[in-house]
Amino acid sequence: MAHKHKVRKKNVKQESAKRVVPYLPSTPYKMSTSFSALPIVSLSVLSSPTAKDEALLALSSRLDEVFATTGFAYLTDLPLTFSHDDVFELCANFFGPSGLSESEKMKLAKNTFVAENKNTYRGYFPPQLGADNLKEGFEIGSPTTRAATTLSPLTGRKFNLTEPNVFPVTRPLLRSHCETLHSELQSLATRILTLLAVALGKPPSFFDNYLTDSLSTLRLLHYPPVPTIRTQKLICTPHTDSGILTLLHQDKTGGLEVLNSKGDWIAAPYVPGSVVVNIGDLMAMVSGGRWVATYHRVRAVKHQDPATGRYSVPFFFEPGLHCVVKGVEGEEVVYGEHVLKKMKGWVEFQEALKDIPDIKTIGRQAMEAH
Ligand SMILES: O=C(O)CCC(=O)C(=O)O
Ligand SMILES: [Fe+2]
Repeated sequence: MAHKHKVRKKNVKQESAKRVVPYLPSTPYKMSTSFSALPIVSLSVLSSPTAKDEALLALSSRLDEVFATTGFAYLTDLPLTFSHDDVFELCANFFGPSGLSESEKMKLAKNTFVAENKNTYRGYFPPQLGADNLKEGFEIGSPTTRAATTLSPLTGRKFNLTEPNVFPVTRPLLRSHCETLHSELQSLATRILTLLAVALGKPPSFFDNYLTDSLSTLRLLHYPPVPTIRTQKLICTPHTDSGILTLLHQDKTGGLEVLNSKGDWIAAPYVPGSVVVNIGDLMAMVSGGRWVATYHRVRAVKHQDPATGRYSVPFFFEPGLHCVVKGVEGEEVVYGEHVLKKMKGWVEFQEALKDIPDIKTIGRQAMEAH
């Protein structure tokens, strides 16, 4: 038994090394430290109209410290108008027992699943049944991002990363609530970015170019209960997030786990009133490896509610398609190029992207054309 456990951990480490390298030009990554629980960071100062510079500087240092060690933290005292229950009502409205029917969901499916649908990047993806995955999702982008006026050579013939959102016509409130939540999370991520800029010794506005036509994605996720005939242990495979940072609402089910430097998976259960924040690959690069994009996964838990399963709502903070993201060590990544490369590894897009041979060249053309 002990031997089996060891083998599993070894595999995880090999997989980490294999998966990180292809995405970015240089990989000064370190693993997170040997933490045994995620730190908790209060954001109360962000809601205080009388907050002093010292308090903001203290928060900046605290975020710097947690992103340099665990790469993950719980944020509490959030400047959001949405309660935890409000957020999960959106999931229940879409996926729950009185949510959308299968045919209503398929009307919103990306055209990799339903050829006659026009949406290529935003919208619904049906349950992914890979060995280590069992999830369906609904994704929206910013309601204010301008659609590209011409088809970008970067997104090519198959994907339009700036396309408008799709929503079920039968649930008008779902649209307005999702869009409001998207914009509140975008504002929160923007404030965190100003604090991170200061932590790097830069002016607070240093990352402002990320905000132009930002491609940030709000994803409502549903993990249906694992059917008893399946013996799978994971419902979301180990991965790092690709973008700048992620703000994750998770329900009370549990199952999220984060990898530490010893190769142990540390449980990150729901902490009341919190969202989980973590650093993505791009931010690890931007910081020259000072901050860590930590591997995480979701384990199937036995006590999932049989009617609903597990819900989570990650918000991926992302720059614009043509944004040139610069690292402190001089590396440059065109965001659209980076995201297409990452999409090649996402289970829902693998088939559609397999014949785009050289994303790097296409990405350079896009940068020059811009
Ligand atoms: O569902 C979760 O708790 C995590 C989801 C996640 O890591 C992701 O979608 O990138
Ligand atoms: Fe993730």
